[in-house]
Parts: sequence; C-alpha cells; structure tokens
Amino acid sequence: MIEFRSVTKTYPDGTAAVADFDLVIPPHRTTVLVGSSGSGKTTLLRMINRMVEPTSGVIEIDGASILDRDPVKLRRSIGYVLQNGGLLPHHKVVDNVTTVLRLEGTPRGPARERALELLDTVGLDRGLADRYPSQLSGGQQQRVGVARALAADPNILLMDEPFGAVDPIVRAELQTETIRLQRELEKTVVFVTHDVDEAFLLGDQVVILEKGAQVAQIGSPSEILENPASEFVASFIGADRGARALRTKHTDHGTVLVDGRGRTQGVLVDDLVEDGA
Ligand SMILES: Nc1ncnc2c1ncn2[C@@H]1O[C@H](COP(=O)(O)OP(=O)(O)OP(=O)(O)O)[C@@H](O)[C@H]1O
Repeated sequence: MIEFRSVTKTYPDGTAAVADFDLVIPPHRTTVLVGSSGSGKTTLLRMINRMVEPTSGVIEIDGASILDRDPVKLRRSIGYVLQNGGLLPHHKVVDNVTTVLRLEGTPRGPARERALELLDTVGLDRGLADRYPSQLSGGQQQRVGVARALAADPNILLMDEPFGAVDPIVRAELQTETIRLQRELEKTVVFVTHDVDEAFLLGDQVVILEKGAQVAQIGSPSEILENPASEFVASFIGADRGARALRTKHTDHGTVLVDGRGRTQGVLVDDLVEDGA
C-alpha cells in the first residue's frame, strides 16, 4: 500500500503543483491518476520514487516513510515507464532491459536470460533482443520500456502517460496488454493519463484531479460514472454531453444498447440484474 498524507509540492519558482494531497493506493491493483495538463499528476508519480521531493507531508510505502529509504535503492526497486519509452538509443534492447540488473551486480549471462524471459512476458519476439531502439516500432519500444521496468521484479510499477505517443490501434493493444500483465503479475500499478477513457479502462481505482492535484472524485469507474461528484467531474468524463448515455433499442432479435451516435455498444441481457450492493 502507498499512502500520501497532507503532501504538498511547491516548486522553487513558487508553482504550487500539489497542495495538501491525501490518497491511499491499494496493493495489487491499478490506480489511475487522471486530469488535465498541469494538474500535478507527474509530480505525484515522481514523489513516489523520490525523483521529486515533497515540500511537506508524508509518503509511506507499506507503513514506512520513503524518506527513510536510500533514494537510489528506492528508485531501482520501483518500475518506471515513461511516455517515449525512455530507452537509451545506443544500447541494444537486451542492454536496455538489463540496465538495473547489471547495476545491481547480476552477471551478464543470467541478466540476458532474464531479459529474454521479460521479452516473452511483454509479448515481444526474443529475436528483437539485439536490435537498437530505433529499429523497433513505437509500440515495440513501449513494450521494451515495460520489460525494463519489470526487470528487477518490483512490487510497484509507475506508468506516466506510457501510451501517449503511439497510434490509436497500437494504444488499444498496449492497454489490453497492460490489463493482462497486471492480472498475471499482480503489481501495484500507478498510472497517469489525461485520457478519461483510458483511465476507466485500466483503473480499479480512478482519481480525477483538478489544478493543484485537488481530488475532484475518487472511486471505481462504475462509481464515478453512476454518480459524478460535481459538474466538473460530469463535464470531465463527458457525461454532460451525453457521450456516455446509452439507450435501449428493440430489434426483432432482442434489445441492444446504442450510444449517442446510434452505434450499437452491447446487448441487453435481462437476467443479469445487479442490485448495486
Ligand atoms: N520542475 C518544475 N519547476 C517548476 N514548475 C514545475 C516543475 N515541474 C512541474 N511544474 C509545474 O507544476 C504543475 C504540475 O505539473 P505536472 O507535470 O505534475 O502536471 P501534469 O498533470 O503531469 O501535467 P501534464 O499532463 O502536462 O504532464 C504545472 O503547473 C507545472 O508547470
């Protein structure tokens, strides 16, 4: 579990990026921080691995303040995936994946074997191991970035807009892969995006942020969709524009659900009634 208590970050130029922020991030689940540009998402993420130090407040991992941890060791024990993959261009894929392992003293042979296993894990062909990042597609580079983040088998994986720079089809593939990986590996994932659809797709817990990292709403996707806490949230998730409104349409074969543009989104199964409890 990761916990923020009264965390504030004011940058030296006076920008109040995060003001009095509280959050509990449950283990083995995906928490998504979503908000518009400048709402403080990246600052929050980077405070977890001490790439940014809070101005005040406490951040704990499993009940212990991260200030008591050596920053370098802490950073290496937490996986971090960036938007552009953050790969070193003059290092082969295998060397990018094994950077942290090598720094921690794993010999070359076992490190390479681990890298090849990780390529399997993220759905990449082992034959790509000796290529350079520029010889891969954007989607493949992102997968290498995920493999690298998983190399030291961290419990926590931080992902900062990891799919922002790839086309929509590859993005959808990577989102599906992320869900599969999380189920398989049961990491605690903290994911930053400005895309509310991505947040609802990936998040077990979604945190909608306004400027200064003020929490507008926190809950499961269903809880937020069913009951937006404010006009800001309704507008942010598109509920006010009817974008998420579904209507029933009766056909000769049963009842389907259609969206605002008339596209069929699903089939109504009337024996599947939940009481919402
Ligand atoms: N090193 C810095 N020095 C000064 N101000 C900063 C610094 N880093 C971020 N900020 C400011 O802090 C605020 C929050 O930035 P942050 O990057 O955390 O937001 P974000 O929600 O991740 O935005 P984006 O989606 O655009 O990446 C912004 O106003 C930003 O300009």
